[in-house]
Amino acid sequence: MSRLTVLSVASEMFPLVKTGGLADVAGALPRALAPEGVDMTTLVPGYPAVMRALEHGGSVLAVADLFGGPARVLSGTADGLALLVVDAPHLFDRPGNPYLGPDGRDWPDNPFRFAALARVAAMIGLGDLPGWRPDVIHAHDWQTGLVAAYLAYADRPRPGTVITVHNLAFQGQFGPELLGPLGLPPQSWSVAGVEYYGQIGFLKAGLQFSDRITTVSPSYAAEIRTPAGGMGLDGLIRARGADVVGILNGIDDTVWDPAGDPLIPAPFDVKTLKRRGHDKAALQERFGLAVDPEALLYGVISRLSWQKGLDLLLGEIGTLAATGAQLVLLGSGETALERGFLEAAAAHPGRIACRIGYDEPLAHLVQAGSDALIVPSRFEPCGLTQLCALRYGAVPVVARVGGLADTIVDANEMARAAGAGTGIQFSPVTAEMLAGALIRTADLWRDRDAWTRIQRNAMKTDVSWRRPAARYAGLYRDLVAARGGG
Ligand SMILES: Nc1ncnc2c1ncn2[C@@H]1O[C@H](COP(=O)(O)OP(=O)(O)O[C@H]2O[C@H](CO)[C@@H](O)[C@H](O)[C@H]2O)[C@@H](O)[C@H]1O
Repeated sequence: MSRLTVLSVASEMFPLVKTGGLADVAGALPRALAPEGVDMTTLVPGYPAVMRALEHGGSVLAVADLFGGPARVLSGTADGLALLVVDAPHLFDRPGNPYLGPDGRDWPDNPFRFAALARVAAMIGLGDLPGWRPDVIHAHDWQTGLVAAYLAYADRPRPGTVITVHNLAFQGQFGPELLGPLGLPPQSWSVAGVEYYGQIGFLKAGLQFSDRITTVSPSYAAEIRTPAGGMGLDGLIRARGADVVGILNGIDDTVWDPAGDPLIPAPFDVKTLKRRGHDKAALQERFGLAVDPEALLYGVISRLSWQKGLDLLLGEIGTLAATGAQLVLLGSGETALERGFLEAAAAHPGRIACRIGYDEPLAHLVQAGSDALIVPSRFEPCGLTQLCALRYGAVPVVARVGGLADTIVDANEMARAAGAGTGIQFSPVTAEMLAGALIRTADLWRDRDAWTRIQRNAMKTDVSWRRPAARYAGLYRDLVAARGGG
């Protein structure tokens, strides 16, 4: 089988720039796909961090005016990843978060910044890069939604297009007056084009024009077809029928490898689970908790937002404490939640502690040292922290939604009788059901043999990219064949 070339287009990519799970996926896909016969190059904006990391970056295309200034496309590598970089200093040479200015608000020119990324992707797809044209362009989230629209209106042969929805909550909507300035033709102003409730919808455009739509779990793919989960886009998603599929995420099992993790004091595997106790003690010490091997220690690693349901956990801190458990939280986000968890920590010294911030190395210690990881999300397209938790034997306690429903097997009596069960699920996502799950988890913790069996099952779950990568490769090949190229 001949190799396929795919251009992935992403607004963030681990380890270069990361604000969330999208970066992890964009960073892991190229390596995961190589054994599947797919050569993936990733197009990213030339943020300062990307420009610093880029090696052998030579200019392969010049654009005289890319939304207000000159730009170049650089080809090179970073951390072994093949990159194309949009070097457009007037749009991307800004420090800090890729989306937000120093005042914490979206950069006002974000529509142009991400239209520029999409525009360059479309140019590459149309063959403007001498000697290289991808078979497929794979876009991610609203920031790259216009790729397929630019290609559709170009009226020239184009590659197949795929868009992956990592989070339907972020849709990228902007005023209709930007239609011309964004280089979209007048006829695109229609429901069959980029128009979405009187605005230009970047994600809407991606869903409308891409040949295939994927999202990051089968359950989320089903949820977004419904009015309850579709966030206004369910009608369009239903209309796309079988073009919409769910493919679960994996995690990079070389980065998240408890047996060889340099970021934890006592690496362990399923046969040396006892060593985990050292990691637990180190975590308790690091967070200033009582170093107590008998206390059930919960971890949370999360953005603090409505999606993640952590307000529910905050409301049930009393229940958690009453079971004798401890909690460490690593996260940042909404001020009210940050304040709430800091207050909870102050009210329960030695039992509850939090670190407000983003700390990748500390996330490894939380996974290795916690007995259980709580993920009470209201919706969760896939979720990556529970996959890491499975691998590290931190029993996931999760809401039964989206990818959390698909990746965790609830350790109810039937499952345990069958030797299955990798975590605890609760549904519906309410404070009351979360409280019930905390009590059920504490009961299980008292039965240490049962607990260890769940941990072992969890650690044996395949959370690697191998299966998902084969699915993506199959999708690309089917698409190329359907378009008459295979
Ligand atoms: N304070 C902190 N310190 C250190 N690390 C932290 C951290 N807060 C979060 N992280 C890390 O950031 C990543 C978050 O990924 P998730 O998939 O859990 O959620 P996110 O909502 O960002 O992603 C969206 O996209 C992904 C990818 O498709 C979907 O899995 C998900 O459901 C969807 O909401 C994880 O790797 C986690 O460890």
